[in-house]
Amino acid sequence: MGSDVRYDIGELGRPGGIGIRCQGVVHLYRTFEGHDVVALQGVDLTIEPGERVAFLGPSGSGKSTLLTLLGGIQKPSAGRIFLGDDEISRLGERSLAKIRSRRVSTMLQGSTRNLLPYATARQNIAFARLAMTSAERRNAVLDVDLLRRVGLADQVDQVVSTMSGGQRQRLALACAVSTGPQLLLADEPTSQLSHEDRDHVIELIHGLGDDLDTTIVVVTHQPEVAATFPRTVTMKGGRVGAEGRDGAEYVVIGAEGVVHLPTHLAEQWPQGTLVRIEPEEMDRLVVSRPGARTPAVGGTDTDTRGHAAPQEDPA
Ligand SMILES: Nc1ncnc2c1ncn2[C@@H]1O[C@H](COP(=O)(O)OP(=O)(O)OP(=O)(O)O)[C@@H](O)[C@H]1O
Repeated sequence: MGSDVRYDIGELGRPGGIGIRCQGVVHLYRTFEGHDVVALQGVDLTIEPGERVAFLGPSGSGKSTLLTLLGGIQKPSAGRIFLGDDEISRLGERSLAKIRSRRVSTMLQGSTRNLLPYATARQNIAFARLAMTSAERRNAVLDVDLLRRVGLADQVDQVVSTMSGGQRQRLALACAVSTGPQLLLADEPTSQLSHEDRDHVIELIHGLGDDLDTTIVVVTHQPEVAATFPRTVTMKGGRVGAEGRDGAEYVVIGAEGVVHLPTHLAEQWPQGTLVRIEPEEMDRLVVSRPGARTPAVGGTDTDTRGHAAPQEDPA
């Protein structure tokens, strides 16, 4: 599908993206056995209006949990979350429902969780737009035009349960943007799709984001998907561990100075390793194991970014 077709959601126009600010966000789940699972343990993160970010990280690192908190689906156990000027972590259910139905769209993992399986494509869009006023609905882009935009012109009256995985995911995306959200959140929108469908869905997400200026956050395990985003945020152990911006990778210093080593170094420097951290210059630190040779001042970047300094026998 060519991205030269601009999409305008009628009078809702181009709503523009909304910024996100997380301060010390903590989230606990209480299990059936009565234990607490700490899913997030102090997330500090700012996303600018209109930014596109991919959340990465190992299974269980808290990506999906963070997405549901940003979408107002769950409230954090502690900490603050702002969408624009609204502190959604403080809002009551009624206000959150309003935000969910109008300003933020969340595509949950698995397209069927976002769709009514026994309804048609057109009916699903109508359902997604239920919270809009009748005037807004009248002025919004026609459902058939929206479905054409996502390549489903021939599936307008087709029932979801008879659609392919790629078609369902494109319909879920159409439903998600049908209200002109300022923030689009998508949890693994391309998992279980063929490469062709994956590329199509990602192209559409970026294309619709261009059309609406929407802020976009996507959780993904797929490097090919992450590579299409100008910014990546890697979750580790319930915190933001690293960030990638325009191809450069950065470790993020967390609360109380916590630093996660990049994965390839974490294997060489396992948990419990004793290290010495010495400031070398204003913007450089040397991380070394006891007995490691202290690199000369002005050592390579490699030394200062946490790579193991050469091991030498102190004798
Ligand atoms: N409903 C729940 N009840 C109890 N624990 C939960 C619940 N949902 C998530 N968790 C736990 O919270 C932690 C974070 O889970 P989360 O699903 O946010 O991680 P994730 O990075 O999205 O993982 P994945 O990539 O596997 O989807 C994990 O330890 C998980 O087991």
